[in-house]
Amino acid sequence: MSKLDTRSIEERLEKLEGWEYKDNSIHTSLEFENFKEAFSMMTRIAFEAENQQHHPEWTNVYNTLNISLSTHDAGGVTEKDFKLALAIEKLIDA
Ligand SMILES: C[C@H](O)[C@H](O)[C@H]1CNC2=NC(N)=NC(=O)C2=N1
Repeated sequence: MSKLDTRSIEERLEKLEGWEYKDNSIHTSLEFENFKEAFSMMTRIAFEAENQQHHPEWTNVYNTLNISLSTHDAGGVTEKDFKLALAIEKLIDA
C-alpha cells in the first residue's frame, strides 16, 4: 500500500467531517457522555481494526478519545487509513 500525497489526503478528508491531517497522520477527537460510552466505542473500533488488520494509535481520558491513523509500513497515510476512518465514522453514526 503506497503513501498518499498531501493533495489526495486533503481531497479524501473533505468527505470525513472532524478529521484533519497533521504529523503524517489523520486525526480526530471524539467526546462521549462518560467513560463507559467512550470505552464501549473503543471496543467496537478495536474489533473493526482487528478485522481490517489495521490499528489506531489512540488515547482515552475519561470521556474523550483521540485517534490517529497512519500506515507505519508505508511511512504515512494510505487508503488503509481512510478505510478504517470511514468504518469508525459508521460506528459513531450507528
Ligand atoms: C502484519 C500486519 O498486518 C501489519 O503489521 C499491520 C498491522 N496493523 C497496522 N496498523 C497500522 N496503523 N499501520 C500498519 O502499518 C500496520 N501494519
